[in-house]
Amino acid sequence: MVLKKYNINPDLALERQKCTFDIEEIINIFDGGKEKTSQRRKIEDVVLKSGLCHDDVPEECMSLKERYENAVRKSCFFSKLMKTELQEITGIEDFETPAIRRIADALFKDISPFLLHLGMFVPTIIGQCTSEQLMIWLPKALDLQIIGGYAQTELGHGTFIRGLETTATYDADTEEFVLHTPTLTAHKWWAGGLGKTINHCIVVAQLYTKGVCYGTHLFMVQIRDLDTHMPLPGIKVGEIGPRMGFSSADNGFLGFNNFRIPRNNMLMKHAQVQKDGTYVKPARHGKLTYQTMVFVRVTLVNEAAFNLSKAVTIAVRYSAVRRQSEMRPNEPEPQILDYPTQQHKLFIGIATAHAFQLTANWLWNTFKSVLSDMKKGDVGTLPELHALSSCLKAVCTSDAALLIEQCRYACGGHGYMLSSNLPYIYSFVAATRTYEGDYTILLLQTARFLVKAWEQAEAGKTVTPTVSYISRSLKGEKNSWRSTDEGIIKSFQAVAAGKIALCVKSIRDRMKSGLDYEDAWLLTTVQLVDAAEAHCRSVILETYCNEVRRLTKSSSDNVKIVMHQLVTLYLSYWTLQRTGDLLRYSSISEKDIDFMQRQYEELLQHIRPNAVALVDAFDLRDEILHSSLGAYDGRVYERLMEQAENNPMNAEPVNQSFHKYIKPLLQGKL
Ligand SMILES: CCCCC/C=C\C/C=C\C/C=C\C/C=C\C/C=C\CC/C=C/C(=O)SCCNC(=O)CCNC(=O)[C@H](O)C(C)(C)COP(=O)(O)OP(=O)(O)OC[C@H]1O[C@@H](n2cnc3c(N)ncnc32)[C@H](O)[C@@H]1OP(=O)(O)O
Ligand SMILES: Cc1cc2nc3c(=O)[nH]c(=O)nc-3n(C[C@H](O)[C@H](O)[C@H](O)COP(=O)(O)OP(=O)(O)OC[C@H]3O[C@@H](n4cnc5c(N)ncnc54)[C@H](O)[C@@H]3O)c2cc1C
Repeated sequence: MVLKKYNINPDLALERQKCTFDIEEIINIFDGGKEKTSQRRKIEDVVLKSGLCHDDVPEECMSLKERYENAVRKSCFFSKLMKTELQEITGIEDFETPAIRRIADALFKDISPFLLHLGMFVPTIIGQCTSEQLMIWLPKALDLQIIGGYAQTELGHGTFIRGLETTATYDADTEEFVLHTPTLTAHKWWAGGLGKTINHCIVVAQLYTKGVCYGTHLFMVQIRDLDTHMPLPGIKVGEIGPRMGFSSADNGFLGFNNFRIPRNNMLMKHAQVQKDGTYVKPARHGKLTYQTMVFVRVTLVNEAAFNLSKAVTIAVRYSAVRRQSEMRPNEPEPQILDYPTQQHKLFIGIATAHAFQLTANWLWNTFKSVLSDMKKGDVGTLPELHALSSCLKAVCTSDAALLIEQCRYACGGHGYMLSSNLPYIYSFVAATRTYEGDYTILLLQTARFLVKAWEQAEAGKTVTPTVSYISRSLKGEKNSWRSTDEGIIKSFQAVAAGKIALCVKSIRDRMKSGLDYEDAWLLTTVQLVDAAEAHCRSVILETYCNEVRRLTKSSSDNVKIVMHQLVTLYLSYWTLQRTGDLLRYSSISEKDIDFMQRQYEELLQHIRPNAVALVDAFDLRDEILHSSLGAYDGRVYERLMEQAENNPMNAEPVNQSFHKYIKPLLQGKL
């Protein structure tokens, strides 16, 4: 749709006049500097001017098939644009993924069927191929001569990778692997793009050679003919059916009937099968084939931040425009943003988007540093990265989904309209809580790391920095509550340490009573998930505070003030959410809690005048927001009416069903 131009709604115009800080300064902080902001905007200009974002009919009014076909059309032209004009026109050679990722949302209200190609297929080639394999597949994949996906999950197993049933059996006579789907539950299920779009696929299968199973490994498999796009003989492939979101992502199923691929199609950077079938196991770490999942978990923290920033922009702008009820008799109806309960729903969304974005950047740098260690042969930092990426993916996607839904509640009935975009944003983020490792499963992975760290610290060994609070706790350091940033972080670390200690005790007590380790662990998993979540909270709180302090060192005072108000709001919010834990594991008193409650309510008032400016500082163009409620001009009612009038249902004054059914019913002739 072409966005109509309106004058700015007067309420929004007034809000912007109240702003106390330079919006551009905050935009630059989150982009990583002025240069990066201007580079991102250049990319956005090129894509928006290309006309690719235009749809004749709103996406939500298309059939599923039309939506898919429209998404394929746009993905192809967008890919061409990325390869050619974007580079030529902007002169930018190094396309930073965040900028491309952001502007991709201007094209797709739902998901591109090419997402997994860029998000998992290419990263797996980079992370899992030998240099020879890389030379074969990477240029083709980057040039989109082949389009791929990542098929790991099966109908019967997603979480438990070791339980996957697809087999890849090596035949030394022909130097081939035979891929086979032995049962119904062994069919690959869910892979994005697999249903109709891709011609290649990374397949995760149990490797058999010389009669021995060596566990899951990765294979490059061509599944469709490059010319006709027909499934190759021995391949059964299709779309899995309508789902809550991801409507245009063509998630698919895949089965193999003794399908043969060359030996060289096993991705052999870490483990190899030699020509005679001899298996050479990975030299350094048993879980290196899981690396793409770690990469995606890291990027999903960024997704949580980005999507939350979209939702909260929509809800705050709408709340500044919407007037409802009265505060005192006969007074004009206030903007709903003036209600403290509305501020309570929304300002935590702004602060959380900041917290997650800065945590995502920090995690990305940690990921890059672990990769660089691994290149030098050192895998020592991988367990901590796995523990961190697991809990941050779990907690950030889960919190973001809750807060996005809260933004929808904050928009009342209009938030329920697809044209608000809130339902789309929610269904996308809700899926991120499940895919790439379910919430509970990932927290249990972190818990495993925490229990080990506890045992190491108990044995007097040094532990990694993110769990150094465990050593302090074991030394008997008692927590004394202070309502400063550092004080609150220390108390949250004391909560995490207290919960880990109880888990360890629980496991040990259960073992003393005769249970084996597995049962003792299993019966403690409710507490273990809770302890991992507490650990994660302390990591987010600490990272957010540290990063704001670091990044605003040379900022203007007004930016420092407003950024720090959000940090304090975030710390107060979580203190009040976790009073039970803090009363149990720290020295916080009822008086301290009263103080925090008052501080929190005062902060809502302080932030109120800057609320619209703060969401403007996410710098999200209307074309990216796709929202009748959240456009920059605040012309909510005009847009809602426009959308209603353009609804294909209104193209004819009387629907044919009247003549077919209603009229005969009215006349008793049905
Ligand atoms: C043209 C248009 C384009 C538009 C787009 C534009 C731009 C796009 C650019 C970017 C895209 C941006 C963002 C999004 C990107 C992509 C995402 C999009 C869609 C994704 C769709 C979803 C995909 C999927 O879901 S793929 C499938 C994922 N599946 C899972 O995650 C399964 C979860 N299960 C597991 O991970 C594991 O099984 C387990 C639960 C962790 C357990 O594994 P297991 O083998 O049983 O191990 P254990 O015995 O428990 O543990 C043994 C030992 O290993 C350690 N361990 C486990 N995992 C790891 C690991 N990953 N790394 C390191 N170590 C690991 C474990 O801790 C234990 O260690 P210990 O023995 O020392 O304790
Ligand atoms: C939109 C979407 C896109 C996807 N895209 C892809 C893709 O491109 N490629 C791909 O390979 N996969 C993909 N997936 C699959 C996804 O990775 C899995 O669905 C996910 O990992 C969860 O696994 P599962 O479905 O087997 O859930 P299950 O493991 O069956 O989980 C069901 C419930 O059981 C619980 N549970 C399971 N095991 C345990 C345990 N050990 N302890 C305690 N509780 C447990 C879980 O916490 C959960 O509550 C996608 C999924 C979705 C929704």
